[in-house]
Amino acid sequence: MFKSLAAKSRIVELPRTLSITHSTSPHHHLHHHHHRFTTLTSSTLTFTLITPRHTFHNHTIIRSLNTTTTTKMPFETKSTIRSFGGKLFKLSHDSSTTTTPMAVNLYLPPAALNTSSPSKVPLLIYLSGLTCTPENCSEKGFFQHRASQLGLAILYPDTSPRGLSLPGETESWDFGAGAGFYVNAAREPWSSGYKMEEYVTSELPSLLLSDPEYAKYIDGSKISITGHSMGGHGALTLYLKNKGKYRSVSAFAPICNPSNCPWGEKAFKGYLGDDRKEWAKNDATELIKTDAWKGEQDAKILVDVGTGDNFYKQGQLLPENFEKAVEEAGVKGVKVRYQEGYDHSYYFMASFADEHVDFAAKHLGLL
Ligand SMILES: N[C@@H](CCC(=O)N[C@@H](CS)C(=O)NCC(=O)O)C(=O)O
Repeated sequence: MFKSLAAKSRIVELPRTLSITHSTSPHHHLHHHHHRFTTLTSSTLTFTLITPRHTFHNHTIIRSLNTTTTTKMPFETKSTIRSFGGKLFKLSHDSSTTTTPMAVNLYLPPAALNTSSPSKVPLLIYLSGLTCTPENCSEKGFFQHRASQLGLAILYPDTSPRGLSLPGETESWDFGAGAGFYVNAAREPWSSGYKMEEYVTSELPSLLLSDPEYAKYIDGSKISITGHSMGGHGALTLYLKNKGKYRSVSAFAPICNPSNCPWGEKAFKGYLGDDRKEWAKNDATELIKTDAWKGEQDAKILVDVGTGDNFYKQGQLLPENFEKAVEEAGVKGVKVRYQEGYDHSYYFMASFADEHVDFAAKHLGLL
């Protein structure tokens, strides 16, 4: 009962049959085996429940209930760095989705900061590629340049949980740590914390938009999303899976059809299992063909790919498959551009960062 409650709801009502105790000692329990701990995060309290596992004389035995009456932890600010007239905040917070501490960078433009009463600005979420942390793009993607001028905040999440110590987690650069692929893993052991889709679409924005320090700067009704490579796949799929949640999407060298490229096949097999129908639900080229998007006349999608990109040449990105699917589905408002001679690096991204920020800004009402 509580397990499904935990899975479906963040607002937890304590059943009347439960008594609350601050004891965390298991020693007064009648039985110690088969305990199942479920951590639920409400807007103000974190409860640790032990769910009933046995019935005795037709009565459910509820062995104990422990509560930790911690209020929801706000972001911890690790450092503050001036950038293009605004500030980049390196933040850390505990995530109940990944079950780990998570690092995230937030850029606030002067429009948010430089007034006596802070004004709320729209937000662009940037999803990074394989091997990346929040640092790579905030240091050398140059998104802050145009975001500063237009008054746009940028959120740079990490690419996976860190420190779960799962077997093989840090063995390869294209799977596990640094390579969460923005899906909710369904396969053990990854399903324990590799829930980057839920983290990025739900937990992280909801924490930010209720944070005592940072919520006052962000207009949570105006969010767009962008990303690079694996993060381009993340941006496209999260946009397509959540129609209306983001105002627009753009991507640099995105993995457009992960079900048919080596990176995607490895990741989807590992995180999702062998059922290709599950893969399709996380594949931009498949999602654009679904009923939600078929015939859409104003999709608000911009993609840039460099023709000198080795991963493009090796068939990891497959933008042509995405273009073909867009065409077949009769979707309008998708622009895929091939940038002559550009590679996969930040020289490419920095060259077009202004244009991608402009694209988002236009759909966020800033231009
Ligand atoms: N480590 C990989 C390359 C992975 C890679 O290019 N990652 C991109 C994202 S897909 C990146 O941003 N790397 C970090 C950086 O360049 O700062 C290799 O050796 O081929």
